[in-house]
Amino acid sequence: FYFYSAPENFNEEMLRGKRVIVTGASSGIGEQMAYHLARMEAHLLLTARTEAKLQKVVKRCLELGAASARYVSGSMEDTTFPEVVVKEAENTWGGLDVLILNHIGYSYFNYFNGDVGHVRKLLEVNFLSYVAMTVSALPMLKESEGSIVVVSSVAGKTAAPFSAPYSATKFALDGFFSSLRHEFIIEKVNVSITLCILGYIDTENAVRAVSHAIRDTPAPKEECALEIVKSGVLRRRELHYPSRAVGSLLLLRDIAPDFLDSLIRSSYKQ
Ligand SMILES: NC(=O)C1=CN([C@@H]2O[C@H](COP(=O)(O)OP(=O)(O)OC[C@H]3O[C@@H](n4cnc5c(N)ncnc54)[C@H](OP(=O)(O)O)[C@@H]3O)[C@@H](O)[C@H]2O)C=CC1
Ligand SMILES: C[C@H](CCC(=O)NCCS(=O)(=O)O)[C@H]1CC[C@H]2[C@@H]3C(=O)C[C@@H]4C[C@H](O)CC[C@]4(C)[C@H]3CC[C@]12C
Repeated sequence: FYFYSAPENFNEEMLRGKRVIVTGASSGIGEQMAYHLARMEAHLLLTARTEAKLQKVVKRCLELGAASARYVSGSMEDTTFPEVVVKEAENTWGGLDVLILNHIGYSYFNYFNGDVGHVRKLLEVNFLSYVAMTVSALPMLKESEGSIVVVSSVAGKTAAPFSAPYSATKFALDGFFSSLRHEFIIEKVNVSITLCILGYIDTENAVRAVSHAIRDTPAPKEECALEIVKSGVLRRRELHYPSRAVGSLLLLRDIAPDFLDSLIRSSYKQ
């Protein structure tokens, strides 16, 4: 417990001059995290596949006040890419303070279609690349007593229809990183792991994928991104955002799982 002790109050200065990697930073929540971190004067290394979008995000980050901002483009389907990203941080900064793992690969929102190849590919992008990034970055994070932030979903704590492959990758993250957190504490490795459990957020891709099927109103990506940054810096174990909705969902999962399942199904349009 001593080695996992964390500061209580967030202060934007906590990020000033910190060296931060954000994956999936070309759009959505990752892009918004980059803008918050830039305002807080962090050094940024951003990654995603689309170079043109990353260029725009880097430009905006520099305008907002980032201590420095650069990108490396590539796909997390390529098993060598996680190490390339971390090496870029090592060569540029000689160290790393915060690793924010946020990217996801494309998945359909529909009945599971039996495509095992898709599940395998999604596990590579959404899960195994997170493990590979962590392994490569760990020596630098141990040195800086830094933080790992893993962006997950309520779909990684309790399943919903039409997202079987995606949900599997998010459950895997919880198993892996929650086990790793135990091991860090046992071995007195002072690197924090924050697992972010997010409900429905208003990013373009998520809204496009599910608004025709889901009644809920999505929460704002800007606020969501700020809460993720804060909980990582405060070395929290988990973030639940939006807190009341996710909190109730997790409570119901433990005390009335069948009732929760029927509530989730009823939030889908027929
Ligand atoms: N939005 C929501 O409702 C919710 C989101 N979350 C989680 O939040 C995180 C961000 O989600 P959100 O902002 O909505 O997602 P977006 O789809 O907006 O962003 C995904 C990011 O990942 C990048 N990406 C996609 N494929 C690859 C790939 N093969 N290799 C590397 N990067 C890739 C995309 O850029 P590019 O295409 O340029 O590669 C983009 O930057 C995810 O972990 C998601 O699971 C959790 C719960 C709800
Ligand atoms: C339908 C899920 C949530 C059901 C629910 O109980 N909602 C009320 C409580 S809440 O406010 O906490 O939501 C959706 C919650 C997370 C969504 C999924 C997600 O994690 C992002 C994916 C992004 C991708 O681009 C496509 C859609 C998602 C699979 C998205 C689908 C809907 C959720 C499972």
